[in-house]
Amino acid sequence: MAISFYKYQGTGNDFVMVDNRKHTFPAEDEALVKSLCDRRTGVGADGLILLQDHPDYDFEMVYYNADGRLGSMCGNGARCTVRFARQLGVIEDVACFLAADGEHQANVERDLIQLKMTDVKDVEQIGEDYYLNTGSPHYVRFVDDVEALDVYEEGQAIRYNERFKEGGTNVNFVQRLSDNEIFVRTYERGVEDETLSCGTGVTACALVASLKGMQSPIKVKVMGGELQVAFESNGEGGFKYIYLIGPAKQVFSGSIAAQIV
Ligand SMILES: N[C@@H](CCC[C@H](N)C(=O)O)C(=O)O
Repeated sequence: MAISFYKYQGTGNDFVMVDNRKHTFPAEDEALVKSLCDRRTGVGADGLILLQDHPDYDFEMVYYNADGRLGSMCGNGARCTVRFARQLGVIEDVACFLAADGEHQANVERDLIQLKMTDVKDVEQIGEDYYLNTGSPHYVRFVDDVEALDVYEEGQAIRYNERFKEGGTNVNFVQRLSDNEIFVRTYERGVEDETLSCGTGVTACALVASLKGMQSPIKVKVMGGELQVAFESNGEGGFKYIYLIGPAKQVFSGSIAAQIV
């Protein structure tokens, strides 16, 4: 069987995208998803996303991590799925869709996709670090020099900490660059390595930056480009009206045999 796919990327976070409106993709095949995401023997990606029909929404986004497992919310992947839906003619410039963490709205504005994230109820402080869920779980640590950091080593140490044994966490390292800009590097659960950008991670870091005195909107530099996060406090320690804004592009399309090594 040949699988038709599209490759998308949002600030360097890359995804195999499949139009699964006819439900032909064998999504239960974890090994297949993993092999398609493999950078040596497959297409190569940080995750795989299925775009599916849904009776109550413009579409449903189903996200798998590169390890083949069904994932939680993916902010960059969602922006790429909105662009994909636009290119398939499923939507025009506005979308209301379903993801793992619930309903999302999005707007397409030329090369930028503005995505509404789910509200964040609370932020837990752990020593000098923070832990919150922006659709996916994120640990956030502020550092003085994020470029000098070994994100793989330090990220893994936190990722596999006893505290996160149940389900694990993504790990973000943040440097404040100015009054309205931060630089974020992320170790991603399910990829088990640093990725060039993580949308839910960037969102988590911007919210934590506001607890440290920065104001919305916050510009976020990542290894793969630049994003922006806008939000409001809900007055009870959480956040509402959270928007993740940035580019999402199709890179190429193709087809690949399902039986790959
Ligand atoms: N890259 C994603 C986050 C993906 C989720 C993560 N790998 C997890 O398992 O939580 C993003 O852009 O948000």
